[in-house]
Amino acid sequence: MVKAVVLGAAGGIGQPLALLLKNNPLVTQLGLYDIVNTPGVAADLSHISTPAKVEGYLPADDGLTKTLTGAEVILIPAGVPRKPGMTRDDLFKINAGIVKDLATAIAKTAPKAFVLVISNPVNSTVPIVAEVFKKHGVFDPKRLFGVTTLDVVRASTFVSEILGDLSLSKDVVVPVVGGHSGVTIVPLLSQSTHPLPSSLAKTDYDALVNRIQFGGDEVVKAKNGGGSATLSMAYAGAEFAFKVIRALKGEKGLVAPSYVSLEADPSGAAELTKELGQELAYFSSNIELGTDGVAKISPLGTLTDAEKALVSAAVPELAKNIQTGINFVAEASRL
Ligand SMILES: NC(=O)C1=CN([C@@H]2O[C@H](COP(=O)(O)OP(=O)(O)OC[C@H]3O[C@@H](n4cnc5c(N)ncnc54)[C@H](O)[C@@H]3O)[C@@H](O)[C@H]2O)C=CC1
Ligand SMILES: O=C([O-])CC(=O)C(=O)O
Repeated sequence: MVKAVVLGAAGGIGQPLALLLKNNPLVTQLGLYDIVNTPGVAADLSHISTPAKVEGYLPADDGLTKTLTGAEVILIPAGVPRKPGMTRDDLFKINAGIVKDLATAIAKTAPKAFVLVISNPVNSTVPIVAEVFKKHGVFDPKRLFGVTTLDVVRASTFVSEILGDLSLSKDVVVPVVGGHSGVTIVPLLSQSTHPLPSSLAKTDYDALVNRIQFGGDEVVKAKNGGGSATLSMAYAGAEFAFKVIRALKGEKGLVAPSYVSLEADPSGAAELTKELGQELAYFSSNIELGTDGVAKISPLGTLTDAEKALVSAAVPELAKNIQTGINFVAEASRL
């Protein structure tokens, strides 16, 4: 029995994500919440012949509390997406407040749930959720995840394209570490399960790294004002959520990169800090999942000089993004 919840369920990501969750027999209850349209989305999904019982709520009549009651896994894609010319940080002004309010409701109603944050900028929204939970005395660093899976999915796809066989993409695994925006996205291509051709020119390697780092911009540009990645994000969010659900049901050895608080595994964090050359409160690295959430944070391992340079560029930007999230909650508390 698993109750999964989507906050922002009527949106571009929320709807296909809810569909994929409804399609998974491990999910037995599906709670959908949005400020618009959730009853319709829920009624539609509820006709699908899979086990999950679907309920959709709006803010009226304490709908958020009803949605969150009994939730074990909560996915948050609520908030505004980018338009061409915007960075993910440009979304902060609106999304920070949305995420803070949703986190406050989770802290009160479902403090033990696994919380998977999709709303951008993830590098800052995850610290916002953590700070809110700390204020309510319910922060468990093992249960909070920033969803960076889309970067991993893109890396698998683009590497398979270079290898000339898209059918490989389901098996290609490339750790993508750091955070989720621009230079903070660091693909460790030297650790790909399927090595790149040794003949790959440096310019082609650089172009591949750039495409993984700025894959989101490619979609924003193609949608031309219609938003950002939704379908690929729903796929990626569901992939990660299913791993979390399988882990909480007791399956061992499940590993995926995710942007987490380094408090979740102090000994793993110590090794990572040595590799990074600086302390960071949050970082995305390969995470081993367990019944309680983060079981282990893996170190980066052996890096090429090019990868070391990418990590060095990511660290100061991440430090800034993390502080922005922490400051937001501190300032909001002073008001
Ligand atoms: N982590 C990642 O890899 C990715 C993150 N994103 C981010 O996901 C977020 C959502 O993107 P889309 O689904 O395309 O946007 P969208 O605008 O299509 O959907 C967002 C939904 O959130 C709802 N919403 C707004 N305020 C809310 C509140 N207070 N409570 C509940 N729901 C609320 C809206 O009504 C809307 O239905 C954006 O911030 C986007 O940047 C997008 C792609 C990838
Ligand atoms: O680019 C965006 O704004 C949405 C996103 O995070 C992605 O597609 O990776």
